[in-house]
Amino acid sequence: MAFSLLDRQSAIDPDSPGHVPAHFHAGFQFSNLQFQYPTANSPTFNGDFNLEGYAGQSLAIVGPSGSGKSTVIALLQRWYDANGGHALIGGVSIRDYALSAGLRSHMSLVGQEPVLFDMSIAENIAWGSEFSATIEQITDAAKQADVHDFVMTLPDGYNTRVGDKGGHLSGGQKQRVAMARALIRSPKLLLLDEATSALDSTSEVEVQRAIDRAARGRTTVTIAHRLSTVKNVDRIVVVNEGRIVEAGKHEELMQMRGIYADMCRQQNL
Ligand SMILES: Nc1ncnc2c1ncn2[C@@H]1O[C@H](COP(=O)(O)OP(=O)(O)OP(=O)(O)O)[C@@H](O)[C@H]1O
Repeated sequence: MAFSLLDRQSAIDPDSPGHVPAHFHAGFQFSNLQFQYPTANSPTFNGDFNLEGYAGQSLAIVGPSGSGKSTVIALLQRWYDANGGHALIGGVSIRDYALSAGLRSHMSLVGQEPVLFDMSIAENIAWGSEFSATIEQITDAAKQADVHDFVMTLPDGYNTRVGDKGGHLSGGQKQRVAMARALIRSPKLLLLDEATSALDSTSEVEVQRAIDRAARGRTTVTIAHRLSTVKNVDRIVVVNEGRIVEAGKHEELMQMRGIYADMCRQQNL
């Protein structure tokens, strides 16, 4: 279940004080994790959830609907606190970071539905840097997200207004502007929750190309139902009933002939 950044309600004060690391180390570790949503009747993770994300590597989390994939991202961003076990980033408990300055400023999320504002393309991208970016930084982020060439075809270039909710742009163009917005702050941790799942296959290829490039050498967590989009990540984990049941590269998981291989077969991969 993917929630957009703007829709989230969290009990945690974004200005809460805490650790502001000089160098944010994006490797993370969940061990014996327990977590239950405040309004849920049963836990999502029951103390048997163990997951490590290695710094500089791309990780994909796959598994059945409702298995807790998006919850991992919500916990990394500290929209909620774990109820038990350990949730660490860079060896530090997630709850010990200063929420905005220490934690969230080092990560970017790209979700299924990009939230663009009725402003120019430049402003929509600069939003990711809290409007502190120069035009060079904006164009650089746009190039990384493979949207610069498209922007250059527009009569007003970066000054083009995208319309209400980005309505003047196609789904793929919107998503690449959202990628540029995510990349402008050079996030140490890039979180992608079904970032290509709402796109047609041509747009999916374009956005996926930008994602693959952005993920190179960066700690990245990808959630995707379409397994073709995660074949090339460094490590895939399969979550089921609150725990990781398989982990490895695509080829290794295929050889296991387990849940992942079954899911691939269902998708004709
Ligand atoms: N805000 C919330 N409040 C209460 N329960 C929630 C909330 N978000 C998710 N859940 C529940 O927690 C469990 C895990 O949800 P999560 O969204 O992490 O699963 P998912 O694997 O990402 O699913 P999907 O593939 O459908 O997106 C589900 O049972 C879901 O109903």
